[in-house]
Amino acid sequence: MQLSPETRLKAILDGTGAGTWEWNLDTNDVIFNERWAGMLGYTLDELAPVTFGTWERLCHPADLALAWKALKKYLDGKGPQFECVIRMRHKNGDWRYIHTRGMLLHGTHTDQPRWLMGTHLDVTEEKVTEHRLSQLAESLPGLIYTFVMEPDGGYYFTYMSRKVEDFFGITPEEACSDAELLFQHIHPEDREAVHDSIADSFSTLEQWECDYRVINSGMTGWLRGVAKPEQEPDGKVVWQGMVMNIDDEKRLELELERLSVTDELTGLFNRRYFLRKLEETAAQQDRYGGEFSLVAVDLDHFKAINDAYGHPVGDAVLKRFGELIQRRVRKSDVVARTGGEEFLILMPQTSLENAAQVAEDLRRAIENESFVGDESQDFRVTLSAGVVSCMDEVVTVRDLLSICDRSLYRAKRQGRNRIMVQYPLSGRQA
Ligand SMILES: Nc1nc2c(ncn2[C@@H]2O[C@H](COP(=O)(O)OP(=O)(O)OP(=O)(O)O)[C@@H](O)[C@H]2O)c(=O)[nH]1
Repeated sequence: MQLSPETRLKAILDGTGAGTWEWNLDTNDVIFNERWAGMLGYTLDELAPVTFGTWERLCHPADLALAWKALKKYLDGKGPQFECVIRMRHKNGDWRYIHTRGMLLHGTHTDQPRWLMGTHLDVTEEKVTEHRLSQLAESLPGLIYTFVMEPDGGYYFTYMSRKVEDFFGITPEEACSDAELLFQHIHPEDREAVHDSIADSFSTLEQWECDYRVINSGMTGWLRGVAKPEQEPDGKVVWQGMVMNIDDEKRLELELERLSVTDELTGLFNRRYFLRKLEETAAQQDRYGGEFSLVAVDLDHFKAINDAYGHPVGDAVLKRFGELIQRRVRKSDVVARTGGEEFLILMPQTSLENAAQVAEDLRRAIENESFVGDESQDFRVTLSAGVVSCMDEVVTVRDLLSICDRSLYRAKRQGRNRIMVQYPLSGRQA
């Protein structure tokens, strides 16, 4: 069966549910179809006489300017068609969102009338859904976005919720017009890792997850991004994702990490951390050469101090001694309380002589320090220490510690309040 073009056009329009309008720009005459009126709850007869004013009267006054602006843009040749979404009053009093599209139909002669013709589609449901989604996006604690990467590596955002202003200090419009504006806010030390993880997710199509720091108004914060990639038929990958602020989590994580390596009483490192650092230093020396030294310190007759003045006074001595060490070492040195009144100092890139000097300074410092007991009696504290240095010798960390301990106990045996130096180490080991 051969259908006429008119029948086919009518069937198509009926199928889309579109209302049609025609407007003569020269005479202001208008023609609307029945569906155009039905969309707003009327019949054409009810609206008769139908004029250009009928449309104006039904439009939301605040949206008229928008429609005129869109029309001017089209007539000025700045768009392929006239297009806008405006609100129109339904017979029942509701405002409906109407998507209006139109094109100018020119005759072949300049004296022929100019007709602007187009369609009306009711997009109220879409608008309401869009509004709900954007409300939802604003109420989420995180930022949601859509990110696209082309097969040639080019990337951009097609959607960004308002939260981007809080997290990155830029507007969604700025982020969508230039993704680089957002990436520039990522901490320089984390930027490469973020790009690498995106490239990974692009090639594996596995979920993208990344913790990174961001700098916003001079403040550094921690963010966590999670996004699910999906490959399109043309090869580009689209991620729908969310970014959350994880400052509290990171603070807690760093605090737990700090606590797990710290001696609570003195604030110095604990044995576990010290041994880790010692292993690292020994491995580096093994590989690159150089020298490092180790000092083992033990306060003399500490039990007697506790017995005479009480445990809290003993604690105060340990704390004070921790401060005295801290003042005499370099930032790169590692100081730990490894037992009750035992301390270890690791000094990378330090000769035996220099380490022995530090130990001797410390011995004198504690000797000259006056401590006060609970009944205001003054008392003195001394220390014994063993010093060892490791240069070319390959010894295990365990052996190094026990050599250092042996020196310390020699100092104890020889009367305390002294430093014993062990050099050179003997007995190379694999
Ligand atoms: N106040 C206090 N005392 C502690 C702490 N940890 C261990 N001690 C005490 O330190 C004392 C160590 O005593 P010893 O190992 O006998 O050594 P010392 O009395 O210092 O004798 P020498 O090391 O041989 O000079 C013990 O009495 C422990 O109870 C602590 O955190 N605070």
